[in-house]
Amino acid sequence: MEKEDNNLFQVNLKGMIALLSEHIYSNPNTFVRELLQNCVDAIKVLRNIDEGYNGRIDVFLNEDGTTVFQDNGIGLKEEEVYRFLTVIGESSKRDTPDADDFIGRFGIGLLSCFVVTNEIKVESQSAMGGQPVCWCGKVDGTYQMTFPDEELAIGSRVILHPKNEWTHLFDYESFKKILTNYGEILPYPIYLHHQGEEELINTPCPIWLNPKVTRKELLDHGAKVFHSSALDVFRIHTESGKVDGVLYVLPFRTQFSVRNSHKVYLKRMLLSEDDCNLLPSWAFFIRCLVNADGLLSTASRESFVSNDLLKDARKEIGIAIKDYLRGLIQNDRPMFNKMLEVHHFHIKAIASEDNEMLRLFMDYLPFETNRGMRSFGNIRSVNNVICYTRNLEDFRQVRRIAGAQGWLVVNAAYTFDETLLKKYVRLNPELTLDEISPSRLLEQFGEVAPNKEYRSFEAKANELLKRFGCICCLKHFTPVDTPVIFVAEEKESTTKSANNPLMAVLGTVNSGKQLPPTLTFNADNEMVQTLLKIQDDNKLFQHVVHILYVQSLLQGKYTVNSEEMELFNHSLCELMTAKMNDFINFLN
Ligand SMILES: Nc1ncnc2c1ncn2[C@@H]1O[C@H](COP(=O)(O)OP(=O)(O)OP(=O)(O)O)[C@@H](O)[C@H]1O
Repeated sequence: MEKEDNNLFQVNLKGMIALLSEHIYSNPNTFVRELLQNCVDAIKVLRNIDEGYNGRIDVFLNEDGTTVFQDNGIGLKEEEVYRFLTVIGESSKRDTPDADDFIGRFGIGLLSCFVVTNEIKVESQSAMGGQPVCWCGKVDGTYQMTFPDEELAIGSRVILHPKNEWTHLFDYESFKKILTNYGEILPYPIYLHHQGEEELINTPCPIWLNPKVTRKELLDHGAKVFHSSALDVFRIHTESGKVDGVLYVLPFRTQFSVRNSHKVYLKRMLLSEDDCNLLPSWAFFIRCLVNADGLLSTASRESFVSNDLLKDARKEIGIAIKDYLRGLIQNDRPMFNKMLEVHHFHIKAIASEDNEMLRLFMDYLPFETNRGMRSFGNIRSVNNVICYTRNLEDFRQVRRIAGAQGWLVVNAAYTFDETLLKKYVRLNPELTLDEISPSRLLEQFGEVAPNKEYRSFEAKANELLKRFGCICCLKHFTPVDTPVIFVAEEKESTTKSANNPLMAVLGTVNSGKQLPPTLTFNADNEMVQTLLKIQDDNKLFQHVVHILYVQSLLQGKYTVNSEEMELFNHSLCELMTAKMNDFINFLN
């Protein structure tokens, strides 16, 4: 059999350009970033040879529409032009011992210029000698090489003629904005030349990377960058990925689903206004302004490669945030309280996943109780047995009874609360958790002796309140000055569930567990004991039971309907009139 020659793939340049412009790079400005990055990398090669070398980048926005990116970096020799500019995917920055120093590595960045131009011209003079070269690549995949007669300064010039549809990007104001956005903190000065004027557009030493800058200066800077003030700011540094910068604490509570804006740089080049997965998932209250010198970017250069290095950097940042919070507890309690006020929800999220944070923060975290919001430290100082309810419905029920009984009950229905309580109690054996439900509370009330008087009392009261679907019973409970306690499913939530299919289903599922509306009379209460004695006076008994029933509804903040209110008013009027008549009779 005849042996076939090895053939080379052909690349359709137009297809490649479409791929880059439409699918890899998310916006047409990308060429500015790619050209700046090439200038920076070229200068870096010379700086690696001579540390004191003064690199600079000059960008010319000419009247005729041409735009020039010029650097005084290493430049390219003829053979390097053939090797690196004419082969897509070839890069001088990948297989070298200094590869980590460079931003580029894929060998495709220059092609991003084809999004805005049909022709890229590169004029270069290598610092390593040789003649100057001029390479002109076209969007149709052809290129020409020429060798200018005149001398060129060391470095490279990339010249573009914008396509008509993109000329708006080259308007002075728009262009300056794009240039500043990407180049703002690049390490070499970038000068923009326009109409004979030259202006420096970057700050090679940004204040947020300067360790001497004060907290106030950092806060002011953050307000300018993000157009929003911050509650606080602190510095971070990670060994993995070499991330340096500042983290701002947001002054408002954020939703878990809302994305905050950040500024993340890779080797001083703006990478993204997203956190690029540098922040742990619980750190919603943080905004970052950071630069990573040791992480890898994806080909689009808009996010980091998701590798172990990024994972470790994120872990270190998580530790830094926790250290910051710990530091606040120890050194700046007013700031910690402010933080807690705004971000306790997020701090609960951290503590629910991290025992160390749980131990540290639990005492300060707020929980809803039947006596209002209280810190956990306060709750546990009242009793080593922590009473709690798991859902809001139970809390509403129990709150009323517990209040009357003098109990402190935590509403652990909110996200993280039950987890936090359970975890914390597991870590602190001196504490016990006691889950309270309305039926369990009622079960704890003492049974009355099964005598005739009590049974007939219950039967009569039941008969009177039957029309409201309320069951009556007589029990012993404390405090003795509470004559009755009413427990029932909220009427309001029943109505709501009827309108909400999901709630309605949940309601049906729960209904097996729920108590029927129950009015429990306290057999130890003086008024109830008197009521037991007058139960044969039907009218008086009826009025008092009606009044006690509606009063207990009102006390428990249950909805009272018009029929119940009418009954209450009527019984009260009857009782008052009877009492006044008694008085008149007494006078006569
Ligand atoms: N201003 C410049 N000075 C010197 N060499 C340059 C310059 N611009 C480009 N080059 C050379 O051209 C090669 C290809 O550049 P290109 O921007 O396409 O890719 P890259 O920078 O290597 O990688 P990436 O695709 O990640 O940006 C570079 O590796 C470099 O050798």
